[in-house]
Amino acid sequence: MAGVELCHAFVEFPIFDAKSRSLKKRVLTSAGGTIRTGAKVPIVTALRDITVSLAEGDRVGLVGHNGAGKSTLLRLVAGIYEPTRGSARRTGRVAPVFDLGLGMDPEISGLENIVVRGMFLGMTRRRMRARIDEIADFTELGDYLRMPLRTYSTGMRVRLALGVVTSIDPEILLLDEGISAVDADFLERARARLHDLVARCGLLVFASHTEEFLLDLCDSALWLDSGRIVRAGPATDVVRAYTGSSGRADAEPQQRRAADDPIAADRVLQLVHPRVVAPDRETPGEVLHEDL
Ligand SMILES: Nc1ncnc2c1ncn2[C@@H]1O[C@H](COP(=O)(O)OP(=O)(O)OP(=O)(O)O)[C@@H](O)[C@H]1O
Repeated sequence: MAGVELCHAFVEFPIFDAKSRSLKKRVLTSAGGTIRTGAKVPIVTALRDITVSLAEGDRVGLVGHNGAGKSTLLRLVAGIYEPTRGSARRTGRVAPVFDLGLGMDPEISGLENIVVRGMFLGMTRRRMRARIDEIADFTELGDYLRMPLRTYSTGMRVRLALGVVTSIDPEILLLDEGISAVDADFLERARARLHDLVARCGLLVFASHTEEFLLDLCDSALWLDSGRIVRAGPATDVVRAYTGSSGRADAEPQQRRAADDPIAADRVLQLVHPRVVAPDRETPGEVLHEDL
């Protein structure tokens, strides 16, 4: 059974080569995490006090402005980052699909890349070999599949990458928005495969700026702001609240207040996502919600 438990997790990046003297004491910009300069080196806090419990069957979208912490949260769930404070536990085989082209070798053929990329995403060589024909059909690349990848156009590479990525069997599927940043026509063809992929994965976490995609693939969502969860709940509520408010000129101060004030964020959490555990400074780790 796939599962993810994040308990009061922080991800902080010390920046050893920053021009610390030119930074303000504590900077909270409209985009990005908090930069702290109290220590010897400036520290960017990309995620702060994240407590989330995800279980088999969850399809969770991540929304937030640039630098809010979505990619960092995906990397934390993937185990690429370990929390600098707090804890992160995951059960199940993770397939991080952050960059469609990642793991592709330009010097080997499309067919060989299918196997290599699939293994990169946790599949065995034998399972990928068994899927080559159906992936080849989907890509419609024909004899090009025997040519080195470096001879492909960008669109041809995307076809190949999408064919592979949508053929895997992940327990925990982590999708970054790159997957939606492909040619619209081809994506329409890939949509059915994407749905099948999401349907057979145990647990999905999907970071995107595209409302349509989020609502299509996710049933719940987390809104991140300055590294904190400021709202969680049904995808339609959270995504629409986020896109609605971020489109308004007066929205930013409201979002900022929620992110600045963990109590306000906790209250929001209490209203919505059944399995999100709100941070509680008196009783760390206390679960405020039972599974509903
Ligand atoms: N390797 C790193 N070193 C230092 N700071 C980092 C690193 N990775 C991310 N950050 C910082 O952490 C914060 C969160 O970044 P992250 O990439 O998670 O945001 P995001 O929500 O995915 O943004 P976007 O929508 O623009 O992709 C930002 O302030 C970013 O500058």
